[in-house]
Amino acid sequence: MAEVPLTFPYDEAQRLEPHLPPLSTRLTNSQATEEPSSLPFVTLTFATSLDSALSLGPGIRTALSGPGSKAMTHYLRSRHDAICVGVGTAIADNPGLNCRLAAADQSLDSSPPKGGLPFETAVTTRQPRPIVIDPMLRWDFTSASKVMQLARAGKGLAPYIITAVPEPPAAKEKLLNELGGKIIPLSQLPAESSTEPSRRRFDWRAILAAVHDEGLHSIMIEGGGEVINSLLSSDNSELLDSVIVTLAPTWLGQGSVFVSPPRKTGADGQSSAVARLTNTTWIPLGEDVVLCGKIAR
Ligand SMILES: NC(=O)C1=CN([C@@H]2O[C@H](COP(=O)(O)OP(=O)(O)OC[C@H]3O[C@@H](n4cnc5c(N)ncnc54)[C@H](OP(=O)(O)O)[C@@H]3O)[C@@H](O)[C@H]2O)C=CC1
Ligand SMILES: Nc1nc(O)c(N)c(N[C@@H]2O[C@H](COP(=O)(O)O)[C@@H](O)[C@H]2O)n1
Repeated sequence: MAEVPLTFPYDEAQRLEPHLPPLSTRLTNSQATEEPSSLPFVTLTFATSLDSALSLGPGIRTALSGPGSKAMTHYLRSRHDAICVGVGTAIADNPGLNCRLAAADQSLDSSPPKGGLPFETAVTTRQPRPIVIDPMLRWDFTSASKVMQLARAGKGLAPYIITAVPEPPAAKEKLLNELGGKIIPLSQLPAESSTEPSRRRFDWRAILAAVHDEGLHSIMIEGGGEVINSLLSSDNSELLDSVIVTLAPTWLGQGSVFVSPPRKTGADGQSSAVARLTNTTWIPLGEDVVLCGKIAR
């Protein structure tokens, strides 16, 4: 069934603005200047239940956002150069990772029209670049995957896949390249003695630097559980410029995928809160509420 076109009111978009990358950073690749050492503006954004769950289980796509907050997420997609998920999410959700806000003729930078409110926020035709973190190339995408279909139809962009596999299968690479996507090789962190080699991780700074090197100056990171928990950890939370969470009035229950970053323990062995948001804005949208803030430093 065709999806109802998503619209997001101008007034709500204005409330989000202090939590978003500056409009001037939204450049096309050809406009971007090379600053290899810089990182993109990073927004961590996801939807949770009242028990801090992202989905009913690791492989289960679960709708939490209502129509208003879903439109908000698509507005965020229109305001970032890139959109990132871990391979767990790519496999579980077969996501589109495009912006499906109803397009309008005006650009975001323009003033609201006089009269005729409610004005629905206009979007440009720019789409975010999907980035999938897939160190072992586990995502078995095909030309029928949703993100590929959207790219072929001109309704989204083909993904860039960040991987540690030195020689990706030629057929996978060809399919990606034909649609404008690519594979980006990246070195993993050295293995810790307790870590099995196949679970070696990328440093998030290296991931973000690789994204920036592609001319992508802002990125929204949507999930899933492992990605969110590692970014909220005390090792990585300084990389976050903005956090935007949709809270849905439901409990998913035990066995879900939860947002619960690793506990911070000081040198004295005392535990303290991992992270806290400051400069918060709470925006009710339908039955949900959207919480925006910055990680308190
Ligand atoms: N409610 C919401 O807003 C959202 C919900 N979700 C839900 O989340 C669930 C998926 O979460 P989860 O299973 O935790 O999977 P993730 O999407 O977080 O992907 C985890 C995998 O990504 C790779 N990865 C992540 N970070 C790194 C890193 N730093 N270095 C190297 N590899 C990395 C690893 O792959 P490997 O194992 O190959 O090493 C890891 O196992 C799904 O059910 C989905 O529906 C997802 C997004 C948003
Ligand atoms: N904002 C938000 N609310 C939910 O309820 C969700 N389940 C998600 N999931 C994220 O959105 C992706 C799906 O995107 P498409 O609609 O297919 O484009 C999914 O993969 C998660 O990243 N987000």
